[in-house]
Amino acid sequence: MQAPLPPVPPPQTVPPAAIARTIVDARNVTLTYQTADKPVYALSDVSLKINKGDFISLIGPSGCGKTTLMRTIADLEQPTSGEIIVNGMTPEAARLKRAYGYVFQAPALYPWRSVERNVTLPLEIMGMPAAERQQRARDHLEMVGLAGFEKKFPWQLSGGMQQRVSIARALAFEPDLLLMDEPFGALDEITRDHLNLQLTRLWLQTQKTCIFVTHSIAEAVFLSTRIVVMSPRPGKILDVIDCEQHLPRERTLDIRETPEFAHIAQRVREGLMEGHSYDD
Ligand SMILES: Nc1ncnc2c1ncn2[C@@H]1O[C@H](COP(=O)(O)OP(=O)(O)OP(=O)(O)O)[C@@H](O)[C@H]1O
Repeated sequence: MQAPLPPVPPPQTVPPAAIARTIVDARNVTLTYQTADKPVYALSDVSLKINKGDFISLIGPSGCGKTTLMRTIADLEQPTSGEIIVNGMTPEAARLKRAYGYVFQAPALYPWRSVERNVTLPLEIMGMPAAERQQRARDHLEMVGLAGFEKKFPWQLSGGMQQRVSIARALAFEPDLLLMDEPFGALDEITRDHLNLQLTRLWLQTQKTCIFVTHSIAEAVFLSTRIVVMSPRPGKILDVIDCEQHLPRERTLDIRETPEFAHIAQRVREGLMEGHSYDD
């Protein structure tokens, strides 16, 4: 006689909180710019899922398509093939619903408007009542450490402070997703360290999902939950490194001295070297 079969275990149910919500889902995205001269192959078959609360850095050689990928997520470029879903919508619907804030390489502030009125500008365009938008601006300026600077003009602030104003402006309409394209690239090392620390605190406090473009390996390792290493143009994803396996979520600058930090930095460096072409 055969032994009785063991009882069938009940189906495994995953608690809803444990299911990571996908904020960006890029599926086989390819993008070719048509120019008068010749086509420029910017992205090739990029697939990437970004979950709520992730801090993703995109790193890769100059011209590999990092900005193009961000602009495609933001609906400022259209993929030639493949698709992107942002917050469960098309990028266009996400843009219209203001699902993301965009911070550019240069602060792009209006010199004739005060700091506060630079932050309130997009809210004004949205038609938000004056008292509410002023409060929003004040709250978000405080969040980036600029309380008391509301009435100053951009030219009265340092480069790092101006970039903080543009972060406050991107945060002011409270998007789930923050896209940052090399926001600290033009700043000196000490200011950059300071802003990295502030940004990581802000991210922990607001629980936003962030996508951050950088050329700095140290900045990518310090800030990210995951680092996406891209190949030279046409940009492909060479490696995705999970930093949270080795580093805690809450970080201070001295984490950069740890062997875990050095280990991740080395893996990023190897990925960049592997994909690098020395022909040009
Ligand atoms: N509108 C456009 N028309 C034609 N080619 C473009 C356009 N925008 C970008 N490119 C080209 O596409 C490629 C990818 O550009 P992209 O700006 O995305 O790269 P990147 O990785 O962000 O570069 P960097 O690190 O130097 O900022 C580059 O060769 C660039 O010259």
